[in-house]
Amino acid sequence: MDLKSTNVSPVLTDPAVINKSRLGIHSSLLPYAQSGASFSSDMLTIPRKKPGKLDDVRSNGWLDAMKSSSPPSKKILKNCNVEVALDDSDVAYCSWMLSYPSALNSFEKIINRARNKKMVMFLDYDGTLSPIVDDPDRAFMSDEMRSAVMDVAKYIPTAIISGRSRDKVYDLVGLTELYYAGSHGMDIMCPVKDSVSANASNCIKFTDQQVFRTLVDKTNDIKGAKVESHKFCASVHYRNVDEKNWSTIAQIVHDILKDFPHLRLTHGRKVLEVRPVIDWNKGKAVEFLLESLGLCNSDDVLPIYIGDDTSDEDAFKVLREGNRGYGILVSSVPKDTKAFFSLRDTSEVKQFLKSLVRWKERSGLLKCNTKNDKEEY
Ligand SMILES: O=P(O)(O)OC[C@H]1O[C@H](O[C@H]2O[C@H](CO)[C@@H](O)[C@H](O)[C@H]2O)[C@H](O)[C@@H](O)[C@@H]1O
Repeated sequence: MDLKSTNVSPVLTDPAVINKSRLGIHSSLLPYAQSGASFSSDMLTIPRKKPGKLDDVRSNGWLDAMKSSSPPSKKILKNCNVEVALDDSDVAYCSWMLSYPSALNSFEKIINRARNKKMVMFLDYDGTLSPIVDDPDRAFMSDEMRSAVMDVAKYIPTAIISGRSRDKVYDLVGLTELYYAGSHGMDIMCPVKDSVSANASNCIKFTDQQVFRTLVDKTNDIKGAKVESHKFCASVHYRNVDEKNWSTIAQIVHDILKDFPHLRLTHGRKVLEVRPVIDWNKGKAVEFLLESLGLCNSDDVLPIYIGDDTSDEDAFKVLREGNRGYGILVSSVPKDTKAFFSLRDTSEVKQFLKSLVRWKERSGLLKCNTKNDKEEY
């Protein structure tokens, strides 16, 4: 896999680098920076786009978003055609699948479109490669999943794009042959064989210790709350917090953010994600990687992105626009999405990856046989 620009850290490397767009990030990609944006030596400071009224987590919708962020997964019947009694949620899921068919059932369709094209695989980590668990430090992927990803990467350039820091997700996946984009795509590294350095030394620390410490200190008394630092982002988990305390934790984060106008909040699965106010997300990371790989010509390339969370929607949107590729949402409940297809859970993700490998192996063999035939005759 050739990466034109090695050792990349597209958004938050050296301010001088950003200004000169050396890494291909045009200043127009930073709309929030139009007026008054500035970089200090260790902190990105960009004014909030529209300083909205952020006074009450009930009235601004935070609490509703928190409640709906990660519905409990439900065992769904594999085949919606079976004649057994379905409850309302099964019926809802089956009818949702008419719009977002299973990527496994649509495998032929996907590979037909991939024929004579270069595929590129983008994978989210939590909820896609590893099942959602209560303790974020124990979200391990299985060995079987790891080897499925490794096999896919032998045939298809593969990138992991995660909300976690790049180092953490690299530690969890542990495969050197992949691209890694951490902090929701803000920190990108190409395969280790191409570039050893990860650029950590001159990265701007978005979640300077002050923000992180404040989040930790102020949520310390809330049983079950956990704060993770991801270099450019921070996550405040409430999965293990009693629901009656969700408004308290939301209010705390909300009040802290008032003092840091360069930060904003997004909602993940039972997690409040604090990140910089810049126009960069997993969708931009996908575009950046495709461009860096010299694969942004949509006629010859079929990018596929598999993810389960709200932050993955930015990538689904990029692929849907202009019909560039396929987003695949991992969900066992109906969800509003810009994806094309769906997979129920991580085990179906693994099945899908293995099917791709088998297909690639078979097409390799076929090519080989055809070549030999020609040589014989
Ligand atoms: O973009 P992702 O790789 O999906 O990262 C998003 C968040 O994932 C992790 O949290 C989620 O998974 C945890 C482990 O299963 C779970 O306990 C938590 O409730 C989920 O939100 C990660 O810990 C977060 O920092 C990421 O923001």
